[in-house]
Amino acid sequence: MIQVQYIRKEFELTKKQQKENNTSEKVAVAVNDISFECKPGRIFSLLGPNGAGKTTTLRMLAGILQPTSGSIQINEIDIQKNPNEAKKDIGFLTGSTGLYERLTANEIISYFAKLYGVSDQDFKQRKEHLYELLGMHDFQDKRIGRLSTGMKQKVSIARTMIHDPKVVIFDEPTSGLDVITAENIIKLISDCKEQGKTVIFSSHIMSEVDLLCDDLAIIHKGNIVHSSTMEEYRNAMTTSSLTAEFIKIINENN
Ligand SMILES: Nc1ncnc2c1ncn2[C@@H]1O[C@H](COP(=O)(O)OP(=O)(O)OP(=O)(O)O)[C@@H](O)[C@H]1O
Repeated sequence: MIQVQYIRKEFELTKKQQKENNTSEKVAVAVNDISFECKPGRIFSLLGPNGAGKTTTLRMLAGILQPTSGSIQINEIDIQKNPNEAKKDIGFLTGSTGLYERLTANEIISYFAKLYGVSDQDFKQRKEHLYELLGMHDFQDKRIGRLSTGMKQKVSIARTMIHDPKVVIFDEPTSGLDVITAENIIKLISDCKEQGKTVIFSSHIMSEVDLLCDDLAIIHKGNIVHSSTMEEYRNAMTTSSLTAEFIKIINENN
């Protein structure tokens, strides 16, 4: 379970950033007092155009960024008050996750398994399952520095899931992956739901959201401009497609 109450993130702008953004404001509001709840056994999607505030929100949920104000509970643990306790339950995947270039995939996965205290038996089983699902056997002993972007993304995903987290936070999980691997990630996300995990993922691809999600929030300029179940979204549509409806909602809130 993830409970988010009135979180806000302001970034202080340097003189250079003020110039680039053509503003005299000293702070930029990336996320503007938003609230939502993600329930176990359901998939929640945070959908929004570029720069909407998706990554900033997910980084706050994962305890990587401190909110300026508001509160976040992960399985009833306050992530700001007890970050280490809350993080044990979290698997966070983001495009900017750094992987040590000099280590191999195997070394990284076993390092993270040890860090999270995964038993040898669980480690073997989970590693095998993830390598099979993601097609990682062929490059498991290659250094990260020699892998393609998609291969690195696979290593990041295996790293995120090796401790079998109860709460899974995926920032644009299929970005940079070929269609076959993207399909496997979609399967992995559905499996998480079957296992009763709480899943939130961000996307700007409506077809991916449609395939997977139970609950939907649309974020635009830091504000949640729509929030409902996917079924309610479909039933309330006044345009000819899910994407057209998304564009309509964004335009109404410009
Ligand atoms: N460190 C920072 N300093 C200043 N502004 C920032 C910083 N990080 C993000 N922002 C701004 O906050 C806003 C939200 O950014 P964010 O990365 O959360 O968007 P996003 O929805 O994930 O976008 P995308 O789909 O393009 O990845 C943007 O206007 C961005 O320029």
